[in-house]
Amino acid sequence: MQISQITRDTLDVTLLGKKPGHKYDHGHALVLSGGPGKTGAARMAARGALRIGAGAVTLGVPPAAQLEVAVQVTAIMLERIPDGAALADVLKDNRISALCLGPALGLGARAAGLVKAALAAPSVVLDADALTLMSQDAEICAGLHPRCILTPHMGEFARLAPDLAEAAKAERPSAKAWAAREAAARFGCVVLLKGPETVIATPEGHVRRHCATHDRATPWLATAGAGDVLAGFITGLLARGIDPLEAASMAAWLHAEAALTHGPGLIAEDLPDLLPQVLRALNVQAA
Ligand SMILES: NC(=O)C1=CN([C@@H]2O[C@H](COP(=O)(O)OP(=O)(O)OC[C@H]3O[C@@H](n4cnc5c(N)ncnc54)[C@H](OP(=O)(O)O)[C@@H]3O)[C@@H](O)[C@H]2O)[C@@H](O)CC1
Ligand SMILES: Nc1ncnc2c1ncn2[C@@H]1O[C@H](COP(=O)(O)OP(=O)(O)O)[C@@H](O)[C@H]1O
Repeated sequence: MQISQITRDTLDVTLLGKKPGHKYDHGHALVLSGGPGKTGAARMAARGALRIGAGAVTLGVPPAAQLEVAVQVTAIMLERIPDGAALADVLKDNRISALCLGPALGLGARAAGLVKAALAAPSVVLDADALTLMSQDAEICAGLHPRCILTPHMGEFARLAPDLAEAAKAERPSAKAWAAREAAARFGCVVLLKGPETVIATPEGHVRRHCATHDRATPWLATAGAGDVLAGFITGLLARGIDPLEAASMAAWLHAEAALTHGPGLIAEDLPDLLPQVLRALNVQAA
């Protein structure tokens, strides 16, 4: 199995530069929020999507959480999305170019309806609770497509594919990469399997690896919500029209780079606001 390492040298920095155009030319990302008291994860993901350059980002909230979210966002827009039918309606707006759902979404009927409706979006990041729901419902698995990206941590991966999670733990080189590749083939979409070693695989069998180890070690990324921000970074890049493998790879590198730039003491909500510094250091220019 061939595995490409994701490094500074493999990043196509030109993809991060913006061409002339208006905000919708840079994509509109939609991030779905959970209910009252559970909105922080989606708000962090949405901020990540906006900072990485999506032209517009909207948080889809259940009506009961609208006030809680409204008082905590400014550039991010808000839309009431009570259920799957409402999401299907919102997705008729073909300017919405990517959707993220799962962070603190919940596991009830609303969340299950949203996950099913979400698969109609052009590009979809399924994280956290969306993955747990997927592991319980074959209908969701059947609706996955190549512009979906699953972003499990090992706990979520064990629910999605217990056999592959077991194999990933084997004491052989590239066991985790092999498991991600099998999962991508099984589900017919991109799989980004998280951890200090993050592996990304496509249904066609491409495998990439980012190692946050040695000189890129960032153990302080093991902090609640860091994965929610990563999901937002990927969503923002997808919204901008970048292809799923490239979006996942760039997001993984930028996420670790932001953590390295900050150092110890990092909390998840710092990550989006570290991006301007990281992009400046990469010398990202207007395209
Ligand atoms: N600020 C917010 O609003 C935040 C909200 N959040 C939201 O909280 C919800 C619950 O999400 P969650 O990830 O904490 O819990 P869950 O899905 O039950 O899995 C956890 C279990 O899996 C296992 N496990 C194995 N390997 C693992 C690994 N590498 N990383 C992590 N776990 C690993 C481990 O079992 P163990 O290894 O301990 O036996 C562990 O007990 C979800 O909606 C999420 O979006 C969070 O994003 C945080 C910020
Ligand atoms: N020890 C570590 N070193 C480097 N990166 C880590 C480490 N632990 C976790 N990460 C990264 O931090 C993020 C954690 O995501 P996740 O487990 O989904 O947490 P949460 O659900 O709290 O957001 C992932 O991107 C993962 O790759």
